[in-house]
Amino acid sequence: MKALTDILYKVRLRAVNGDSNALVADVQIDSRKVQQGSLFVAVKGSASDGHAFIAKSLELGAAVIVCETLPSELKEGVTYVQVEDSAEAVGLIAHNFYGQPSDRVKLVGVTGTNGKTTIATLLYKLFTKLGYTCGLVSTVENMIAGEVIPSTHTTPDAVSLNALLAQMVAAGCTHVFMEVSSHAVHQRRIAGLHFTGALFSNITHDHLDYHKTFDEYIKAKKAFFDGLTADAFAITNADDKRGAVMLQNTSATKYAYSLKTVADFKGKILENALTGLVMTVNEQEVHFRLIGEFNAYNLLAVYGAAVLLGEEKQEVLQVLSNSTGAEGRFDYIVSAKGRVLGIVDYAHTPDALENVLSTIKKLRKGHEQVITVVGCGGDRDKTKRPVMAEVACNGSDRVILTSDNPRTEDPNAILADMEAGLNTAAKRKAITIADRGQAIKTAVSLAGPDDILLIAGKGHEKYQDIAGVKHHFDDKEVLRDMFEQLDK
Ligand SMILES: CC(=O)N[C@H]1[C@@H](OP(=O)(O)OP(=O)(O)OC[C@H]2O[C@@H](n3ccc(=O)[nH]c3=O)[C@H](O)[C@@H]2O)O[C@H](CO)[C@@H](O)[C@@H]1O[C@H](C)C(=O)N[C@@H](C)C(=O)N[C@H](CCC(=O)O)C(=O)O
Ligand SMILES: Nc1ncnc2c1ncn2[C@@H]1O[C@H](COP(=O)(O)OP(=O)(O)OP(=O)(O)O)[C@@H](O)[C@H]1O
Ligand SMILES: N[C@H](CCC[C@H](N)C(=O)O)C(=O)O
Ligand SMILES: [Mg+2]
Repeated sequence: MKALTDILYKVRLRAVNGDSNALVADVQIDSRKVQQGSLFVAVKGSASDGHAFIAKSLELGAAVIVCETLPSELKEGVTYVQVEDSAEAVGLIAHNFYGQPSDRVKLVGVTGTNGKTTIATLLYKLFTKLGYTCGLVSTVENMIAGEVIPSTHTTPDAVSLNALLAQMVAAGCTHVFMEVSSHAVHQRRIAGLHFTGALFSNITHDHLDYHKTFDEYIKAKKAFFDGLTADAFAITNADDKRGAVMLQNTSATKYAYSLKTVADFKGKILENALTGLVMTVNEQEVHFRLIGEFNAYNLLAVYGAAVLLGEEKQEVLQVLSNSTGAEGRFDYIVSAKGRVLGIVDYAHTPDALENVLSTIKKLRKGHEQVITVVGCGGDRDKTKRPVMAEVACNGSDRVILTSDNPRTEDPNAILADMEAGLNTAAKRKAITIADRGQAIKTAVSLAGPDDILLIAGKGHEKYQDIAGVKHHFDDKEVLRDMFEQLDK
């Protein structure tokens, strides 16, 4: 139990009705989770308004209601806290309720369209290797000192996030690396958090279903840097067109990494092959196991953050040199007999797909065919569908268009949106097979010796969401099974 006065620290209040010393058992933003003594915050969402669930939360025993608009009738014995901004208040209240956990660790946030999971995971692995007890908040999974905590979002809601951070503090974590999605910034899921450092990877076309315009999307990402305090560091990608804009108004100390221009953390690729990258990092030549130019950027970002966190440069490079990436990110398996190379990658944006395909193109010896299996998720940005199909055809010899997570949409309608992006030449390369398992099977059967198969879009995901039901599905598992049959 915590006293209400203590947990309202820094919250922009308009009025308090009732006992301001009321005791609070827990903090909830979902009325369905309210119990006796809960503090319920009514937040306006995109589908509904939390204010509509105040009555429900009172029925379940809420002791405190935090809201922007007071209900017409106030219940006796309940404290009503009227605030300027409920979404922001949730962050501050959760931060205070859980003992301000972000002040008790070094919290580093990573934002950008692509590379967040890779960068955060590399940092988590690096600092663990360096001997620290670490936490990870990411799309694939959350980790507390080696223990996996399943993840539902890239960045959880403020209450779950602060609860998770408090668990990390209790487990002795000194460093926490987290992904910061644009949704999270926009919905104020990170309000009240204290960041030691922040990184920007890049920004390209994505999530326009949610943010509506590219400018709004940029603004959401930039707001993360605008909110940093003067004791923090902020590292941007100088080679991204929007890299400088991100840090324009930040109070944090600014740094940049680059492969192309003068920067605090400067890299140069000497060799980019299937066996890894050879590059110079601030003049020092290093071999990395990670593949592709985009990983050269990710590695520079990680190196920069580690140095700014006070780690010894040589030691950092030594550990990074041996590091592998995150699950389902350029994850590859080879069939023994057919010598087919299968790559499973989470690329689910035009830009990420283009990156993976151009990496493959650079790494291939010349005669191999590239066969790509790709789909687009339902209930998500529709404008990326034709572009992704086009990108797939431009970078591959054969393409199988298939389903990703159709969610509540008709899989064939999504595929029709993708097909609309193909010109006559592209159409000749592409076939459509809605069933993802069948599509992968077909791709394997089309592949000859040394050919390269790219299965894009789902990466680490262990399910396929069809009509709102999650069925077990794992691209790598299907591919491995197919390869085993091929090798028999
Ligand atoms: C579009 C979006 O981001 N929605 C998130 C948002 O939900 P919402 O605004 O739609 O909420 P709502 O349903 O309108 O409800 C409003 C309020 O009423 C409450 N409520 C609702 C019903 C009820 O019975 N009682 C009740 O109290 C809700 O808890 C909420 O506080 O707030 C919820 C609680 O924090 C999130 O779970 C939910 O994520 C949904 C499930 C989601 O799919 N989000 C994706 C798009 C997302 O956030 N993705 C990003 C990253 C993507 C990327 O970078 O690739 C992420 O960080 O994961
Ligand atoms: N720095 C980068 N630039 C461009 N593409 C990248 C970069 N890093 C990784 N990618 C590609 O983008 C895909 C997504 O990478 P990753 O999961 O690390 O990013 P993310 O930002 O966490 O994405 P999401 O928001 O979907 O969780 C990968 O599968 C990879 O192919
Ligand atoms: N975090 C992203 C992941 C998309 C992954 C892709 N497999 C899809 O389902 O569209 C989202 O929820 O939009
Ligand atoms: Mg991610």
